[in-house]
Amino acid sequence: MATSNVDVKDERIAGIASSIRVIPDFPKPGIMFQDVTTLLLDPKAFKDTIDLFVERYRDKNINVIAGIEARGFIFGPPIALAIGAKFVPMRKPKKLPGEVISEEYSLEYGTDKIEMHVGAVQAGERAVIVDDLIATGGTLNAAIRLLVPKPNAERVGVTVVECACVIELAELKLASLFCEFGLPYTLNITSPRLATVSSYQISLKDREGTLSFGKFMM
Ligand SMILES: O=P(O)(O)OC[C@H]1O[C@H](OP(=O)(O)OP(=O)(O)O)[C@H](O)[C@@H]1O
Ligand SMILES: Nc1ncnc2[nH]cnc12
Repeated sequence: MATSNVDVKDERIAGIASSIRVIPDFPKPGIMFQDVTTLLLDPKAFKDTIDLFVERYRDKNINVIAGIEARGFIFGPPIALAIGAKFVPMRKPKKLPGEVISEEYSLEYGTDKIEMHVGAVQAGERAVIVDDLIATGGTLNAAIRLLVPKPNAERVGVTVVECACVIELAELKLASLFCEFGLPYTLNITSPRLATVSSYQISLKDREGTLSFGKFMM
């Protein structure tokens, strides 16, 4: 069951959606590439995008904005600054100089890995993960696994309050969210739409329990 506590008729959404360019067959045939560089060329659309997330996350006691390389580095930092949270980069392999933890994942067009510095987050902190786009959900899944360790792991865990993305690809159905987390959990998504500002709520009821992943349409 999807939950909504935001105004789905927000007039800013249409402007944001129309500012995103779609390029067919990039980076390979069959991919409809959602190009946010055109959103960045439109200061109102860019500001509206940041504002929507800031309005959602301010006053929610969020300590950590975790941004996923590369495009989560565009949207994450302004949100972090506006709500007074730290920004934690989740980077592609071999980019971070300190000790890292890693998680692998599959992409719509390949496989990859993301890494986070050990010590970047502290036990009990509350995090929002930011990226430009959710397609299969594999990247966000890996990001969640970086922040929420498996039972008995030696590293600290934080609460992932939500994952926030500017764009959702409707047709991919977020299949990968059903696997790999090491916990039984359910995924609740309704009416996904292309190029909407969306965020996803995750609640880990307990370590042996249910991870629910419900979408908030803005
Ligand atoms: O939901 P998923 O199927 O995991 O796909 C979504 C991810 O794919 C894109 O990044 P990409 O890996 O292309 O990296 P880039 O931003 O460095 O180009 C996008 O920015 C997301 O991070
Ligand atoms: N269709 C798409 N457009 C832009 N980024 C993506 N990442 C995965 N799929 C994508």
